[in-house]
Amino acid sequence: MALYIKKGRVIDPANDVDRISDLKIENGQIVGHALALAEEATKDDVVIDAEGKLVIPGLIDLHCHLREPGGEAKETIATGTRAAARGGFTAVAAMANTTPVCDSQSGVEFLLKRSKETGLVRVYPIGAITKGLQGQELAEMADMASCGAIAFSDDGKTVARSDIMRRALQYSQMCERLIICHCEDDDLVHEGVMNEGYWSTLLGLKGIPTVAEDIIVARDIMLAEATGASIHIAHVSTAGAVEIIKQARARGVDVTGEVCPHHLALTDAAVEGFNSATKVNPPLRTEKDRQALKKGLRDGTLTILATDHAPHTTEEKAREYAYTPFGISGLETAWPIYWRELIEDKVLTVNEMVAALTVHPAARCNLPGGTLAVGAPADITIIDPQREETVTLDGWASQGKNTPFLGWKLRSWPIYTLVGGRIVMKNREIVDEL
Ligand SMILES: NC(=O)N[C@@H](CC(=O)O)C(=O)O
Ligand SMILES: [Zn+2]
Repeated sequence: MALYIKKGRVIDPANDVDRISDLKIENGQIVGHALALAEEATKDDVVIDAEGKLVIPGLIDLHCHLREPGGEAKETIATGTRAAARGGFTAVAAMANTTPVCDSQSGVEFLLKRSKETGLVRVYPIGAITKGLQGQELAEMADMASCGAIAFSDDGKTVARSDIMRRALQYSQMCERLIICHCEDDDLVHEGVMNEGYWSTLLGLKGIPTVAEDIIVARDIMLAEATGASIHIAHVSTAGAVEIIKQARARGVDVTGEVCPHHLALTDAAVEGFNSATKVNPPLRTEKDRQALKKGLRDGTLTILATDHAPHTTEEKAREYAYTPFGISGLETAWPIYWRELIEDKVLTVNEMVAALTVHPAARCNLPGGTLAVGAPADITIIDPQREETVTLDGWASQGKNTPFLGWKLRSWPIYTLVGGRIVMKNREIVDEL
């Protein structure tokens, strides 16, 4: 049996393809592209009509929190990967801040095994940089790399000690893996819960200054430069960080940066009303920062889009603003939010936006996928750019209902997700034959 995707606008930035074409999929692989190829389909084959739709490589998220093991009340690999499928993602990289922390070979092996058993999309483990995310002793980086960790990060926490970070960068080169930096100076964050500025003053909430991020971005870049290592800055949120990354890239430092949907769509003004779904790390910043992120994407300083999907329980998110945990459940609304902020606002072309969600993240971590080339695994997303939907929790797959976008009317939604040729989401609903 073959599967055909008929008459879609096929966009494959990795191969400079943007044309109306049919795709043929067999045995989990893309086996052909051509106009009218679907005419050869027999009645045993499946044909998806994609006229007026975008047919793109499956989205790849380099930053998400699946919470398993230890945080199953917030999310599991099963529910998190279903949220991914609903959002058009065919692969997600899972951060190490679970309980226990993913800081050893057994942690990586657990994640891979569990994902195989219960995951609906591909899951790539990210190993911790330091044991227990404690920032004192390096984790077993080489062991983790050898059994499948694609990168290293203490995300959720900054590696505070510069000597440890320097050593980690040296080891990362031997392991040929990227270090992903969560950049916040803990002493400057202190007990802050939102961006420091006009709104934190008005609302009487403790602020987190932008320099808390800038200072560690600068430090990590200097350490990467000194060691010759490659780094990736997670959830860039400040104008200062964009500028520092831009200068470093101009000098030839191997640094990339990612942007999250909420930092593009919202500012700290959204905290008015104390909606706990607006509490996130790093915090929502000012309009100036938001515009700087867009400019950084436009001029190529920032090349990757990631969700930082950080689900929490409804009970935790019902706490008072100061006490509720940081995090936004982002997988299911990422694409239409990016579309609104980057396409409708004319920041990127559709091809550029697709690249930032496919070929760029894949290339950065040497992952398979991110392309629609013949012979590639059939990880494919189909987008209906005309579809309008209001964000509700109907059909929401993530256990984390903590979204600040409830009630937003958004255009352009994923309508099919295929992983290895298998349809896992169809017409906005999960197809689950596990
Ligand atoms: N982004 C967040 O607000 N929270 C993340 C941690 C992180 O990515 O820093 C989490 O694990 O909850
Ligand atoms: Zn983080």
